[in-house]
Amino acid sequence: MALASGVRFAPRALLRPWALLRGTTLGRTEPAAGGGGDGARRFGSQRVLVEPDAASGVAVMKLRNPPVNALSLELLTELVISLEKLENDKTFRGIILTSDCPRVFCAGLDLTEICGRNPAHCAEYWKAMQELWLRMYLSSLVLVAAINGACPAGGCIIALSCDCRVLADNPKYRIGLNETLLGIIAPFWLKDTYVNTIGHRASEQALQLGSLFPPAEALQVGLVDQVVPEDQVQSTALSEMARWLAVPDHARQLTKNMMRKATADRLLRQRDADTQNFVSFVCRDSIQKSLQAYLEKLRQRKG
Ligand SMILES: CCCCCCCCCCCC/C=C/CC(=O)SCCNC(=O)CCNC(=O)[C@H](O)C(C)(C)COP(=O)(O)OP(=O)(O)OC[C@H]1O[C@@H](n2cnc3c(N)ncnc32)[C@H](O)[C@@H]1OP(=O)(O)O
Repeated sequence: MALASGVRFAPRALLRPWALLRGTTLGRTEPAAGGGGDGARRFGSQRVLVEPDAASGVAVMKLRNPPVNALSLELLTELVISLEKLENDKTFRGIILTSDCPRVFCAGLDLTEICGRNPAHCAEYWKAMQELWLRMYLSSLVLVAAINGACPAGGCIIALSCDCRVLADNPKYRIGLNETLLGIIAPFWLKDTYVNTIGHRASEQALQLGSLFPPAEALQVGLVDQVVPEDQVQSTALSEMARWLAVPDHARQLTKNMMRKATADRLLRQRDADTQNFVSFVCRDSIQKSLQAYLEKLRQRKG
């Protein structure tokens, strides 16, 4: 998205996301329940529901990839497209990101995308993950995460890519990077995002231990900005949004860029190497076995 200064803010898509979406409903608009004018029309896709409010310049973007909003290739792609659509529409200045699935904000990477898949698929998947992170982290819009459910691993990264996080006060809604407990390693740009948010020492501990923080601890360590009763998450996210939108866009955007560009540039400089590392790591027999065992444990835990 172009800034007033001419600086290009978010990187252009290196993916060709449209190809994935043939036959889906992306781009369709429909009236919101009880809505009337343009400002109340929904748009979105199968897995991302967008409720735009033109009057306030704020859109609510809901993840709806049941049961747990795992970041499938399709969900990643649809998120990038919905974000780009809002960024290109000058009506919008902010997005509230939340979940349409009960009790889960986002379960992180869809492990079925990297378990038992060939290297080419894993590479395509990881590039889509990089793309979403880059776009969210550098978005010129204000992004507020209204975290209304569990938020592990990749879910936490989605939330940390936002400017502000409001978490529902429910002990089951834990947030953090638990990769080590799955026998995998957070790549450097996830680690950098963590460090930028909670500092080096806290990240060092939390990353090695694979800590998932319940709400009070997440607030204390600085992973989230507010913890509120579940029925107040949306209204609090809107109040936070108002606070951020009270600042002139150009000053806020340039400041955001100043704070985040070096971290994003680090990935941009070594995107291919990062993809190769990811693919060779997750395709190892030992890692595939760990992932399979973990998925099996998740499936058996049910009921
Ligand atoms: C030395 C060289 C180094 C080089 C380094 C290179 C880099 C290496 C890179 C490694 C990758 C790093 C990045 C990783 C980030 C991730 O995101 S990994 C994913 C981690 N996610 C999790 O651990 C969450 C797992 N899920 C849960 O804990 C729970 O499901 C939940 C708390 C989110 C929700 O609980 P509940 O409501 O009780 O639902 P469940 O019954 O558990 O699940 C329902 C259903 O969903 C399936 N499922 C859950 N999570 C996932 C997932 N992440 N992926 C795919 N599927 C998932 C679960 O199996 C159930 O399925 P069935 O209905 O039984 O079929």
